[in-house]
Amino acid sequence: MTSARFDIDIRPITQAEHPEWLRAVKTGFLQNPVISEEELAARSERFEVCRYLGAFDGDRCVATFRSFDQEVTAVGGGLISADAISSVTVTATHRRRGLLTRMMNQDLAAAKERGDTVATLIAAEYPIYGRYGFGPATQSVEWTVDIPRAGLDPRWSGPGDGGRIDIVDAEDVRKFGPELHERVRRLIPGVIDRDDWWWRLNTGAVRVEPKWKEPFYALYRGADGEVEGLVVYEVDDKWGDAKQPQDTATVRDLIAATPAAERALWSFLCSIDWVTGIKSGSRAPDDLLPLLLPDARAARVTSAVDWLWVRILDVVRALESRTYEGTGSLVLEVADRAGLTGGRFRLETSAQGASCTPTTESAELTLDVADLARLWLGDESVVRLAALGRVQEERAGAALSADALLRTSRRPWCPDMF
Ligand SMILES: CC(=O)SCCNC(=O)CCNC(=O)[C@H](O)C(C)(C)COP(=O)(O)OP(=O)(O)OC[C@H]1O[C@@H](n2cnc3c(N)ncnc32)[C@H](O)[C@@H]1OP(=O)(O)O
Repeated sequence: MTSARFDIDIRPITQAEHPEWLRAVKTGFLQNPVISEEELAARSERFEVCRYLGAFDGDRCVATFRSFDQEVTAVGGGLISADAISSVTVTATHRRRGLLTRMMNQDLAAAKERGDTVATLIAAEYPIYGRYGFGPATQSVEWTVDIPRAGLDPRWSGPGDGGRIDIVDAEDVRKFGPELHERVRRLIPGVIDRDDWWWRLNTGAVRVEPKWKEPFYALYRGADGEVEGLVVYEVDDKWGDAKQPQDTATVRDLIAATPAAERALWSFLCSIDWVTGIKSGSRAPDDLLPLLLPDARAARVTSAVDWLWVRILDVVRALESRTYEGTGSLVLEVADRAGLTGGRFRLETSAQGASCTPTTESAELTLDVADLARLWLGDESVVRLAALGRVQEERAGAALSADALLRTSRRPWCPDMF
């Protein structure tokens, strides 16, 4: 018989409960609930670095929640402390009794107390997290490229800028990837840090999936020999009826510290003999890829979705920790029904930096903390949110002047899943 909802105990799990907790995660995500020894060993390595909550009905874990320390890049390259949330599940037998709300409230309160500036997550479904003050702060776009239609020069034989591309093995990626990523992440708002476990997991040294397919890895080195780009891709092995190769290369990762490296790696992928299609994987909406092709229509958008969701836990720190392309000021009234942050603030921006201070002056814009999260990394337009009735203009023209401060010339991007 099902217990009454107030009987369900939510608490941090012990390591001995980790296998039962993992089984509950798999059940919630409708995956094979049996955990292999290999997966358990791999996930146990992370036990100390994560915070786990479990809801227990008797001995059975019926809801799961995990968070860990993360750094997310703000506009301008600052590394911001985030409470990254993942593995959120409530078993179907116990849904809609408030278990998610209880776990979320507990975790966000702890993150606030620790002093994290934001919380982050990647939402399985759009309608779940807005009620907790999260808003989508980056978008993810995937393209499929029809190479024969792209108008590329079939004689391409490598970057013409003094740089070179080399196919390497997983060990080289573990050697050069982390340092490259450290450079890249300071350049792009929305990028999150990758630890050693991430690199081992994504190069097959640690395995949580039953089947691992070794991909191809290639590094771009600039004229001075420095590693400036990495692409990881897999290729299917398809042939047409008339003995024509019809392979598709699917990108798992493509990061570059310079535009030259980025252009060279896309050109390389689009020129591999036998490859007639490219699946770009998750990219920023303003990725260079389509416009690198003489016929940009050869790149078709096959997915365009919200990606990194942000919950601002400290308005002052969040707004002061990013840079602004414009100089000006703005008085914002931020509503936060959970009472974690919010209030009225005066934001002043200039090339020297930004200040955000509580004020009693009249507000120029009123908005919810979830909508401030949409604006934080510069991806959303205040004018658009005002047209939707989500942002209220208390002074005519304030939305337009806010856009001049908050928006950015390139769009944020979070390449990773967590
Ligand atoms: C970061 C990540 O890990 S994303 C992965 C999220 N997990 C999944 O999608 C796995 C499958 N789904 C589930 O496990 C559960 O349905 C959850 C975790 C999404 C929700 O858990 P529940 O315990 O049922 O949520 P809870 O009862 O606390 O609901 C809180 C509110 O959210 C609403 N809600 C919950 N899930 C959804 C949903 N999928 N879509 C729309 N609204 C939802 C509830 O109706 C409720 O609304 P109210 O406050 O207006 O009454």
